[in-house]
Amino acid sequence: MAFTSTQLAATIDAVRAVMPLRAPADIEMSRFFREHPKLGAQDRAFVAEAVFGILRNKIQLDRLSGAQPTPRKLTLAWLAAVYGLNLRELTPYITESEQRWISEVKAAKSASAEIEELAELPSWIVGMLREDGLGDEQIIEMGRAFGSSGSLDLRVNTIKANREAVLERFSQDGIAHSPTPFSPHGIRLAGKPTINRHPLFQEGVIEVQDEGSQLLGLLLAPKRGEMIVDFCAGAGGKTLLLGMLMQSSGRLYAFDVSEKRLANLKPRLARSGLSNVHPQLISSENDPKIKRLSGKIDRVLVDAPCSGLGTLRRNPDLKFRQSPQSVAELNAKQLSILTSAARLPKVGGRLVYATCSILQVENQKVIESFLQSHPNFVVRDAGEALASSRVELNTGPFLQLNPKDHQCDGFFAAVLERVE
Ligand SMILES: C[S@@+](CC[C@H](N)C(=O)[O-])C[C@H]1O[C@@H](n2cnc3c(N)ncnc32)[C@H](O)[C@@H]1O
Repeated sequence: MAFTSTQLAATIDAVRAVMPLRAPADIEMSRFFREHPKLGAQDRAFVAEAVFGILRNKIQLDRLSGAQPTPRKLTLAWLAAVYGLNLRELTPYITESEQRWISEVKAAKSASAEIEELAELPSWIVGMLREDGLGDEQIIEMGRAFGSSGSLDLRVNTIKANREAVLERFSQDGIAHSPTPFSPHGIRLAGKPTINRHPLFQEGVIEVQDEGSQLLGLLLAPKRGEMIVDFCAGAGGKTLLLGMLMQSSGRLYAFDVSEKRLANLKPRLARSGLSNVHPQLISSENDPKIKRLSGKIDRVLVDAPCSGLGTLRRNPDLKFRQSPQSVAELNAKQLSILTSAARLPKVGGRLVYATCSILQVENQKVIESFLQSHPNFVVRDAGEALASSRVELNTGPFLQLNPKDHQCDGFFAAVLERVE
């Protein structure tokens, strides 16, 4: 647990840069590291762990830091109350008054019984989860599961290799791993090696993809030769899986309104070896290009823009950057995108609506509103849909994943079928 004055100073600077939360924490951290090129690999790892640790425990650390939680106070409180340094280890780096304060922090560490602090979730999220029917114990357990850093999951690109061969190679390379419990294409790494330097990554044999995200692709279950639309493709995490499941045949449109995200898909696509993917920039969910495909598509995935609260393990800043207002705005967008995408499937075609949110208002409630105005769609059982993709996981009519029960990010998905 030894740490250095360089690490302490760099962490305080990084907290100062990130904490206004004007931009996503991972983007602010990348910028910080670019601006501090002299920090070595160990220092960077320490600073990243500290900043994300502070974000994960910020409600408790704000209380412990008092009325003015400065970057220095937040960092010292994290080191003492969460990272577990004792006063003797901290003494060389802090003033006498800080030594007295650290003793108070240690004593006050477990003084709160507020659910917001126990779950490390702001009160508006606690309120929404209560409205969704969760009891306080469940909210605390869920909040704690979101407080871990999460594993690094990979997907094997079966166009290029099979999972057994990759598992074997990782054993030879001394990379600790296990097959993911549900996805037949996934590998979970025990640590966080810089996998993007591994030859298998550079050759497109593996991609980084959370197991939950893999399951959403398996729920859509695209077949060889079909016409598929990934309506909100972004940088293509799910597009690449869908293209692989189609064995690079048929036609897979990757729509998105963000030119930048679609540009980020290009190098991944090149690595993947897929030749069936057609990225298409759209101006909005009502772009005229979409109309031309009306009623012609076998399967459509709507991986809707959402609060992202299911990814709090990796993006703990989201609980402070989202708000009831932003969720309400997203909500209107989600229904509008789903309504537009619903023009695409053929009769008998499948439409999967998915989010990485844990809030019913972004999930079940969107489906309820959609079905009220679309009697030509019915909900199909997600467990049965997964079983046909040879995945044994039944979470009820909808797929609902969370880190506590499934050790992956939080996801929701509904399988809809156009029946007339
Ligand atoms: C959850 S992310 C998609 C992640 C992506 N499917 C993946 O697996 O990596 C949602 C995406 O929706 C896109 N988006 C936002 N508004 C949209 C709209 N009106 N039509 C289509 N895509 C939209 C965003 O640019 C963003 O890339």
